[in-house]
Amino acid sequence: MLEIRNISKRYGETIALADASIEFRSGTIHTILGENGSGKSTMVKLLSGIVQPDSGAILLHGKPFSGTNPSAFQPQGFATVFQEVLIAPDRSVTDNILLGLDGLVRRTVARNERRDRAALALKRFAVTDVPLDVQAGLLPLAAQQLVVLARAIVRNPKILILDEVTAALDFADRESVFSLMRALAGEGCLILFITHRMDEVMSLSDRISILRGGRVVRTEERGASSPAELLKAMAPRTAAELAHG
Ligand SMILES: Nc1ncnc2c1ncn2[C@@H]1O[C@H](COP(=O)(O)OP(=O)(O)OP(=O)(O)O)[C@@H](O)[C@H]1O
Repeated sequence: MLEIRNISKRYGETIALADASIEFRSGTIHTILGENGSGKSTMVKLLSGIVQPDSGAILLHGKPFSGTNPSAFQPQGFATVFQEVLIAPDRSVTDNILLGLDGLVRRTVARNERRDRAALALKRFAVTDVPLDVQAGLLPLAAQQLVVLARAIVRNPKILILDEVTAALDFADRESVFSLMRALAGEGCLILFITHRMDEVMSLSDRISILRGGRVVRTEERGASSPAELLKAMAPRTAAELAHG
């Protein structure tokens, strides 16, 4: 359903993505695995309309898609949760969850209905109780991350991009987010999951792409390689050091 084809992106002298190609399938959890600086966040930003490629194409349902800003991607069913927790600190939790959906100033949906929609989105995965009427900036970071996740879920995304989102969460919420990911994939959603953690990769992924130095070194089904083989493909030097004690 979604494909990046021969995408390259430079920042000055730095090559962030080099001729990267991946086919993503609906109804799968597709993990992007790579060391720091391998290009994962650049790929996320590319698929959110925040950065533009220097060359190559994004294809959606087989057709070139040339959105040049986030507002072009959202109507196509893309929702991204970024590594940095992006919250409007002086707005309520409800406002934050519905941010951009119904307009903060000219609210078109009745207050109760807005609260219900926000509560429903949170209820799909949050184990921790998040109060809807408090200013989001007053919440602990983990709860803010749940709010940002709910903002993506409330949009019923067809393509959900999760960039290292579980690191700040406690165990119960993290497990619950994983269950939701599986459920959404079961409903046909494509989930792009960016993580460093091999245990999460092995337990959640349907397919795995490995980025190294901006290049896609391989894309494969989970189970095709052992964790040690994946580590070797992702970070050959680290893998060699581990092997030699
Ligand atoms: N705005 C920018 N200006 C200059 N260089 C950048 C910029 N953004 C990313 N880079 C560089 O591009 C390369 C790829 O970065 P990117 O953030 O995509 O990697 P990453 O795999 O997401 O890393 P991390 O896990 O640390 O977020 C790195 O060398 C990084 O320093």
